[in-house]
Amino acid sequence: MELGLMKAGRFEQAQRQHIATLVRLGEGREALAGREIIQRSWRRCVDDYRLDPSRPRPVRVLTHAALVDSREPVDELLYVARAGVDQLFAQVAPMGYVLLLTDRHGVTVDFRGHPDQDAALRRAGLYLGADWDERHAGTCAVGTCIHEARALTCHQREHFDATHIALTCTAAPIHDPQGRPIAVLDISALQSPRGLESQSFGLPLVTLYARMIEDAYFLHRYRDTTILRFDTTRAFVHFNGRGLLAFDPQGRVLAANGEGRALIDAHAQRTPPAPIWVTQLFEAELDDLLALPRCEPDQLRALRLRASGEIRFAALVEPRGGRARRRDATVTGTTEDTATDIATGMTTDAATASHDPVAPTSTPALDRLAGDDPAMQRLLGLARRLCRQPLNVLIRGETGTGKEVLARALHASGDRAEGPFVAVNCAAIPEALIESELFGYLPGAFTGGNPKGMRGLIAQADGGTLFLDEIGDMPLALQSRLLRVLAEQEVMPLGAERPVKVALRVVTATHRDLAALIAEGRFREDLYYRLNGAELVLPPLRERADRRDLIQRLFAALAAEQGVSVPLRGDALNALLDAPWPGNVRQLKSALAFALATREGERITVHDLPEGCRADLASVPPTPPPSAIPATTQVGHDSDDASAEAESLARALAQAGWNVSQVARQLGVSRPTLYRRMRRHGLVPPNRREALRD
Ligand SMILES: Nc1ncnc2c1ncn2[C@@H]1O[C@H](COP(=O)(O)OP(=O)(O)OP(=O)(O)O)[C@@H](O)[C@H]1O
Repeated sequence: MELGLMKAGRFEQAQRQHIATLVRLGEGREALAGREIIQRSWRRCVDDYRLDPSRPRPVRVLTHAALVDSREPVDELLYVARAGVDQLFAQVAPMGYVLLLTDRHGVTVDFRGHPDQDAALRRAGLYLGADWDERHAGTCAVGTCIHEARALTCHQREHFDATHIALTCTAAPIHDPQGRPIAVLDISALQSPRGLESQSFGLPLVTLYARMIEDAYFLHRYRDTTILRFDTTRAFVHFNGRGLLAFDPQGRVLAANGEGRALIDAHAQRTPPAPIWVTQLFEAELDDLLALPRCEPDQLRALRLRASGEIRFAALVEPRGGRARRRDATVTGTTEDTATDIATGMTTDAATASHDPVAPTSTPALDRLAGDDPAMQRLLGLARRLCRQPLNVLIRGETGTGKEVLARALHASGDRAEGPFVAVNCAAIPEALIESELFGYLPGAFTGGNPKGMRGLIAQADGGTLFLDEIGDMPLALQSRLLRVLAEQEVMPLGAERPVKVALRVVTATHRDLAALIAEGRFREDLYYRLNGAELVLPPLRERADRRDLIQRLFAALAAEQGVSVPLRGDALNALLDAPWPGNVRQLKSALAFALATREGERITVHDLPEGCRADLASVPPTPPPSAIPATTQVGHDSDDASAEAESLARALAQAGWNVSQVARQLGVSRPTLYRRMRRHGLVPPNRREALRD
């Protein structure tokens, strides 16, 4: 008798038996039986997740809003997977199966089912938004596949929760080009014959489609990079070669699928993390590989593997539009986008270039900015959708929350990424110079200027992104000129008679309340609307749920920069998690750098941290959110205090050779804040004084 076809009474009896078995198991009165992979999962359900088998629970289904959030990070995969999902469903639907594609946490983000079974499928949790995480759904194909990192069938009473014992489900993991699990493909049926062997067709079928989707995603992500495709069979290489290796123009491997990864693992004892070169894997020169498309008669060659001496047939998938795109052209010299390699586990922006208007964006630069913080994930989802739209973006957030980092990531993920990224801090340039710096000037436009004239920063950003930080500090007169640049897409250098055409995206940032500045007549409303094509609001560090992840990532990066390997002890991590962080990520970064530089032992303890960042000692109140910051924040010192501050500031600057970044670090304030204070006290760096005299 098929479980799903049982009369209701018989089904309830089967559920009671199942529950009794699990209860005895939990009490140690029954030994585990059955397949090992299922036994391990039941153990986890009882011992680790403390699931109560006597209280069967239907699967959790996410709200629509939460589902939208879950789909965002896998948008691009869903787009690429669609054809594979439809094909697989067409094959299994006649046998009564439905299809689920879940994210890496088990949330169903795509679904194919039979409309006439809608209600029954919903009840069974076979539906969009259903969350099959093993920790609350118990043993099931999707959740256990994620936990065990392998494909499996979970058949009827192998499910832990009695709600699901009628189902039969088969799931296989899908990995991203860096080998990280990204999704799970599953087929499930409400009814099936009793024996597990009835499902033997499912595992190879779902595994095959999972691999096809994985490879399609790989080829899509690295479509602007050279890819070596290889297989043991000559006839399969071009259309279904199992191995994929993406490599940069120097031959450094950037990404590999499962088969490619197996080659890397077999490669002679590499000490991670070390770059892997494609020529270390195959007996061939880079030029030979690049010449594969010209090989007669079928554009492939037999190559010997260096590790095993075995033969593989190899062909090349050439980058779309020719050579891979260069991604690091920024006037201000960002290091965000330099390609790293597969061995370090970092993604490369070579994969992000896209001209396809319908494809969702591929945005490693954005992906790197946050961990599991809902507000940040929402923001990055929006940023991913915006980065290729021709909209100006306004970024708001307290000082040090990463506004410039986000602006750079937007640029690196957009279709102007090959163009320059020009960052201008409106608070850092003395008011008298902003105009000439931004708009440029012709030779002889004014005395003291460069006799050859100067190309302004706006013109330098042509074809790329102009990032105007601290836009609230832009003098009113220049706001009108900027408005004209945005409206006409042209710039008029000082002394010029004709404007120069420019094509650029403008990203602005501020920690100030622009609405209040508008109300006070200090910021033009029409400019505000021009700049604010879309608004991204960065949460302060103290509110971010991914602080632990961020601390560990920043710490690892700083330690790697210094070439040291020092652990961060739990007490230090806890203190950092609890700190109020008025200076946000910048302050966190300086605290970690300080601890690394001044540590007394071989590990970082709470005693190595600067006192100001420890919650127990910190007395600085957190910076209020931007909307609460009154526009008059910067005035209001009495004159004695002001002259004392001016004096000590001038001394600190002189001692540091007018290195503003260094003094900002010393004082624990951001550079723009320091510039504002300097401006307030009339402190001008020596290299600017000459120009100011005119
Ligand atoms: N997500 C992040 N990952 C790593 N580092 C970050 C991140 N966000 C910010 N930082 C670091 O924190 C510091 C401050 O970032 P950034 O300059 O972008 O902040 P900001 O909001 O523009 O600051 P300000 O308001 O002072 O201009 C920088 O050193 C930056 O590298």
